[in-house]
Amino acid sequence: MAATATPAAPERAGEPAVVTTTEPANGSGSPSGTAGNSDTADTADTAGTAGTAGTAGTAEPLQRFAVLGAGAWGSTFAKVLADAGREVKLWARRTSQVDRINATGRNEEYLPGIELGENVTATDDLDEALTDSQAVALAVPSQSLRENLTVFRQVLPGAGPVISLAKGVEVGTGLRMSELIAGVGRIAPERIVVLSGPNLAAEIAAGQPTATVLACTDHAAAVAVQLACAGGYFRPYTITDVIGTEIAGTTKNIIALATGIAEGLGLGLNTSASLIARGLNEMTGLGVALGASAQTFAGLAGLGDLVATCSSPLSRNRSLGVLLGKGQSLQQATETTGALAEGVVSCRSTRDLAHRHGISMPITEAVFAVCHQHAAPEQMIRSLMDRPPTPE
Ligand SMILES: NC(=O)C1=CN([C@@H]2O[C@H](COP(=O)(O)OP(=O)(O)OC[C@H]3O[C@@H](n4cnc5c(N)ncnc54)[C@H](O)[C@@H]3O)[C@@H](O)[C@H]2O)C=CC1
Ligand SMILES: O=C(CO)COP(=O)(O)O
Repeated sequence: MAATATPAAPERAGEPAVVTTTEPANGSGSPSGTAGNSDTADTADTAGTAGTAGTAGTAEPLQRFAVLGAGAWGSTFAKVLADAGREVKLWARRTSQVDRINATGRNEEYLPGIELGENVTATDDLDEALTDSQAVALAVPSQSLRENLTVFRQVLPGAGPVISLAKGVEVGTGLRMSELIAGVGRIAPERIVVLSGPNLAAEIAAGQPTATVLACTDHAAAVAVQLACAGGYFRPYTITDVIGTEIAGTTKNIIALATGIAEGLGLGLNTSASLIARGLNEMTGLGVALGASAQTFAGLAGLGDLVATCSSPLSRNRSLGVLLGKGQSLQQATETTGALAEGVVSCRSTRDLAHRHGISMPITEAVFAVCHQHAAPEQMIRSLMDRPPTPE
């Protein structure tokens, strides 16, 4: 299905409407929103080798994309781009997986039964994936992004958007993905576009409509990606709050673990809704302390993704939480699902960030205790209900 790119209005009232792609790229996009803590990211110079967003004067949408990482989300985003009429090289580590994708047009391991589209070609050769690409999407898990970037950075193009798809904060450093991409990947912050929202891969791959946000300090770079990936079932909005978008995408996974645990304990929707609402409160508190806008948390990247992830049986975080709530150990539950649940590591890195910034995150603390301190799931509920009364 070739969908026509239809630029969406900005997510927030008050942001400029998107009417053109000919607007010049803001080569001086402030790095302050994305590169804080870059002293711990890597000592590499982020600006010197980076080039600009490469969107200046681009009348046509970006056409040639590389997607690095062929799991559920990378493959789905490749399909979204292909359905929007783009050409996509999908990079995977395993030659056997590449061969299967190219032979069948499907990635059965991660997206059973889904046709990726004629415009998607898989490769295990990074150079081949990136040759002539005008934009790159990074779709490897958050905790392996650093290791991958040390290789990717040798071949990443010197211009054009770099789209960050992973949801997480690095354990140990507390760095957001855009900070890693800037510091380790040596990409200028104004080229980094963070995509996040209520985006369960299996639903999107099946063509079910969803909205998302593209966050970038350089509005023109976000618009360029928006024009390239918008289609009949995928509606991206642009915003400039990179910090809020990334913190929301990371922390909603922790709250999804909590709602899953509650469900596993046999608790109902009052408990779940309470965790979602109070979860949103603590997500917002951390984001604002780090420099984000509270509004972002009320939008697609915050409330939108939180509701989707906490409610859907497709969510790997929620599903793992259900098994924990039923009494499985973290190891048993991880083996049972066999899937990536970023919240398990993110509750550690988020908790560290919260401690560092003096922010109270009781649900995150309680989930951390269940995942990493052998606390019983009932203890999660008790620790939250026994807290001293406070104003909302
Ligand atoms: N699946 C979903 O619905 C969505 C996922 N995300 C985020 O996208 C990121 C990727 O998730 P998925 O694609 O769903 O995970 P996945 O588990 O389906 O796929 C991960 C991919 O990365 C590869 N990989 C794993 N370790 C690697 C390493 N050390 N080096 C290179 N490649 C490695 C795997 O082989 C696989 O191809 C995560 O941060 C996730 O939170 C975001 C939105 C939706
Ligand atoms: O990020 C997601 C939906 O937006 C995917 O959530 P899970 O990782 O819990 O499956």
